[in-house]
Amino acid sequence: MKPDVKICGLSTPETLDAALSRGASHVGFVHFAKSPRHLDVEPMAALVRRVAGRAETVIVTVDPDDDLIARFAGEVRPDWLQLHGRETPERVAEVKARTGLKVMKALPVAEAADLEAIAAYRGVADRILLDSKRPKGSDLPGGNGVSFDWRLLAVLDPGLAYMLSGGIDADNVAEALRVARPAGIDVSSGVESAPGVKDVRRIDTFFDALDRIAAGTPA
Ligand SMILES: O=C(O)c1ccccc1N[C@@H]1O[C@H](COP(=O)(O)O)[C@@H](O)[C@H]1O
Repeated sequence: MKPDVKICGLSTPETLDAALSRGASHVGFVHFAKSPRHLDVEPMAALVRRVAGRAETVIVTVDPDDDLIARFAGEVRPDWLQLHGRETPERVAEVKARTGLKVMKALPVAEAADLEAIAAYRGVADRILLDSKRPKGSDLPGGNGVSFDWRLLAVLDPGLAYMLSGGIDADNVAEALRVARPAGIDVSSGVESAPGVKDVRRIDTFFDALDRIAAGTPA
């Protein structure tokens, strides 16, 4: 089955349009001050309006407080909130109840024991996103362009429709899909020319790789 494809950390109309025209199922916008992809609420709302139903829209946020989630829900009105911090299952449920939005909960993975956290969020979050752990010295809990050992995921229940992220790009996406068999993939650094700078050519190259996989002719 064709995986969902989320292009994350978009910040310009041109790169957003490129992702949409190539068939991204989800487009993501980051609100995290330390990120080179950070967008304030108003420019984010303008990009979400531009999507106009062509894909699901996702705000990526880290341990947001109640005022911030109210602003997201009221002023941006995305389809999803992606919680990429230390939010507990109870907080995920509360964010869903307060906003009425779907919630994707990111969980960091470096070793097999990290997968034990999934059980507490399954049935609470609308989607689980498995991402790499923050590398030492990084200010970012995600968007670091590093992958983890996808073979760890072989033990997962095949019924868990999770998203996979962390260092995915045009060169390794075929292997990511083959090894991890996720329901969706989430890509940010892999379609950038520099941290925070999305690149239309790299977005095209990434979707070309997906097209070759779908046609059964990965390079
Ligand atoms: O992209 C960011 O700057 C970011 C900041 C804070 C939390 C999450 C962030 N990005 C998420 O990281 C993953 C993977 O990114 P990459 O492909 O390895 O660069 C993705 O889920 C983004 O939503």
